Amino acid sequence: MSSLAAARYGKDNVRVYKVHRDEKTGVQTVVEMTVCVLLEGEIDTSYTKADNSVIVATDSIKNTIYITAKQQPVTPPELFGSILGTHFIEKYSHIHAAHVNIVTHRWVRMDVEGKPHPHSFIKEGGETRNVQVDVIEGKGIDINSSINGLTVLKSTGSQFWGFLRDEYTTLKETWDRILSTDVAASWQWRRFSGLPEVKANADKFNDAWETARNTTLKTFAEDNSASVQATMYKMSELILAAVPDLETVSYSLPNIHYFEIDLSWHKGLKNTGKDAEVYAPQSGPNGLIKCTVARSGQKAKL
Ligand SMILES: O=c1[nH]c(=O)c2[nH]c(=O)[nH]c2[nH]1
Repeated sequence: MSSLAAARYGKDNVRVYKVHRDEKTGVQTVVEMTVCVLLEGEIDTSYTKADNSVIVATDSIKNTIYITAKQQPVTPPELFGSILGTHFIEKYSHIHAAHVNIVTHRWVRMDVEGKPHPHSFIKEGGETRNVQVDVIEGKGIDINSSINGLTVLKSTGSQFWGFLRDEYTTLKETWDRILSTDVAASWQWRRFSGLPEVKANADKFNDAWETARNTTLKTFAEDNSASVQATMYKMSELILAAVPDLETVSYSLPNIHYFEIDLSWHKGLKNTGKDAEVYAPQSGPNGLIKCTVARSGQKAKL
């Protein structure tokens, strides 16, 4: 005998673009996002008894995403995700949870001859602004906001020494190294009671994103890093201090290595230690350092 232990379903990779046209100024603003909506509820019989009557078709879920994008604001994504998720639990009595994931691509207004252009944009690298919104009937709305794919490098101001040494260790200690990473940072909001509370707090989401992004960049640049671990902890502490509505801040940082190249075999060329200028960037293996920082006295949900 077997039974269904867990089930959720929906539409993934729904790509949506929305333009806002300011008729007075002629300035247009665009948002591009990729949305996933997964539903949970009394849907077991669709798996166990081939009962399709409980299925809101994933095609209808996709249509609902487009209609909601047309009728509602799509920014901040935390608000759009909450509106969308709440729709499903309110519209269908047998659906009790909606999990909405939104990846927002960064179309940044183009500067032409020093002036912001009214309708032209540049996609800023691979960086995205993301949210995971879980709307759970009877409980509230959990929101996790994040930045992904923000690639940074510093050419000095990073050290790594004093680490455990034993018969497995070959790495040399360094007081000056290159530090590079693809930042994945996320921040978990305290639970919202429902859509009205998310709406009442809507202004906070963009501010928190800016705080998290600016703090990450400033700390990365200015900290004389003892390790990835120590620097990411400092970033997390600063963000928690600046945004009281957050419960936790998490980072996942690959340590993208740049190896020195010994060129002494060629006419005694000096290219190591203080003479190092040409390095070999590595695509792997890489370190991967993660942490979740909570306020004192709070235990993070792992
Ligand atoms: O900042 C670092 N943390 C580590 O845990 C580690 N391990 C390693 O080999 N290099 C580094 N750098």
